[in-house]
Amino acid sequence: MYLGIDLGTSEVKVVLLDGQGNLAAVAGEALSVSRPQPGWSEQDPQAWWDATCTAIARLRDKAGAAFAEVRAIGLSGQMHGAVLLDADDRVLRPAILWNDLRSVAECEALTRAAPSLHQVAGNLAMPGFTAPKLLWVARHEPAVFAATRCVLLPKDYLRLRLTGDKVGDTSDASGTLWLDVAARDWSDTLLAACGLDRSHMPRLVEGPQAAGSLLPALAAEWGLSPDVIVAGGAGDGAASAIGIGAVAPGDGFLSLGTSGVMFVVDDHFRPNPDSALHTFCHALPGRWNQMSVMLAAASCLRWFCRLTSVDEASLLQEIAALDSQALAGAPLFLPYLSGERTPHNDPFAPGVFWGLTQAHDRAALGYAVLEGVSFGMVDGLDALRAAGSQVSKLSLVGGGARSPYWAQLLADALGLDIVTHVGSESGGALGAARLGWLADGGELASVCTRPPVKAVYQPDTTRHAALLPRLQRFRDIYRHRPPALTLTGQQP
Ligand SMILES: Nc1ncnc2c1ncn2[C@@H]1O[C@H](COP(=O)(O)OP(=O)(O)O)[C@@H](O)[C@H]1O
Ligand SMILES: O=C(CO)[C@@H](O)[C@H](O)COP(=O)(O)O
Repeated sequence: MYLGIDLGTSEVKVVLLDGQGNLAAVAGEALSVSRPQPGWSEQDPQAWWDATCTAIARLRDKAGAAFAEVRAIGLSGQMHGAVLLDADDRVLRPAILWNDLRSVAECEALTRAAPSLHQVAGNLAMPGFTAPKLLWVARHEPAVFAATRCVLLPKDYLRLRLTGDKVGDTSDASGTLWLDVAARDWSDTLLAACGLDRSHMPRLVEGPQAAGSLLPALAAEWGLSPDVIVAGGAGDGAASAIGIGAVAPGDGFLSLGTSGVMFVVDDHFRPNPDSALHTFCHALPGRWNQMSVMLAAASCLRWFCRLTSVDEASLLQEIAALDSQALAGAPLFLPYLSGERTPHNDPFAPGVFWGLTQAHDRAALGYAVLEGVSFGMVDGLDALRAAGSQVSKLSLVGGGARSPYWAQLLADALGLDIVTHVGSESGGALGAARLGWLADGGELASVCTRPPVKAVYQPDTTRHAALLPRLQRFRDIYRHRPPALTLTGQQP
């Protein structure tokens, strides 16, 4: 048995995988995000650990005696978040997350201070990445910065609690802007630009490498052998790639989680920073990936459901009942509730409902939300294609994969086949468990297979054509927006 833990933004998900690659049990525990100021986004690392323990207790109840057979654990997690530790490994402040926008000025400062940044890190300096967050802390919380002895990414904080070791992996480290992504090692130059050095960083391993073993006390508490291996693991995009079997150059998938990700595997490091594409290490050595990232994807649906007091499944039923006239007359929605990375790299990009009338009801607005997120994915696909990635069909993972309606809308908007698989909604957790299996000696060819197909959604040519003028208007609304408000609502 292999245990996969995925520290998502909205939930910790845990899965148990058997030695034939089948999902034996799945469990989770919800997380909340704190937004103490406009544009800020934080979580308490202790809450991650508590939610992980709760989710694992649920998994043990579901799995029964099989849980004791766990041989290895893999970790996946939301990327970029900064967990700051003091000399005694105590957490110094709440973790600053991947969708936090406070470090806009520091991105400019970092780009000036490190002229090699784009080429070495393979990415633009964007506020969600880790390095500008540390510059912000140095400027606004100097005592915290002075006390910082180590910076860990979110899943690596869970590893510290699991094993007592400070270790990171190359895929997740790619999102810090401190990694030389081609060399798959920390860059002394980029660290120095933030007043840091290698002593502040965890030891690096590759995703399928064994990185430590479970603390004996924890092993005893959970009824596991103290020999249980903890694998390097991966950032959630790269872990999802392992879970969906996207390991060969050209393989692609899209993820509808809190964020939206379109991911394509590459066998070379090909940075394209100008288009706000991300170029990261894949979870497998000798592989990289390009990806477009939306800062708010399925989270737009959750936001709209919260505002209109309905759950996702009920809203999707209301939307599915809309006829073609209602769809053609629905408002448009720009999904930039947290600004946007690809393609705009614009932390001030606004969320918008456009074209409202008295005739519109909750279902029409809900449809607009699904469509606006799908159009954001079309922009991401265009950025990937412009950078040379060939994409012909995409697997769908993440919480949004629960909706057949949304999968069909994505196929219609993108003009591509969309495929869902058994376990698609588990996101990175399945890939994390597979990385544990690889660390335990599993063969790549038998571990990283495509899970069984649940459904294939083919684009409807009539719907595709009907969506094109709406896509054009979606783009026009962003292009012709009035001057941006700053995060505090002032005009700059
Ligand atoms: N039936 C559903 N259809 C579409 N989306 C859903 C459904 N149920 C939940 N979701 C969405 O899934 C998202 C959570 O996905 P998940 O992959 O777990 O995110 P994360 O990894 O960021 O925690 C939420 O934004 C939620 O609105
Ligand atoms: O910032 C990125 C990738 O660059 C996000 O994909 C985060 O890694 C969060 O993932 P989810 O919680 O949406 O899975």
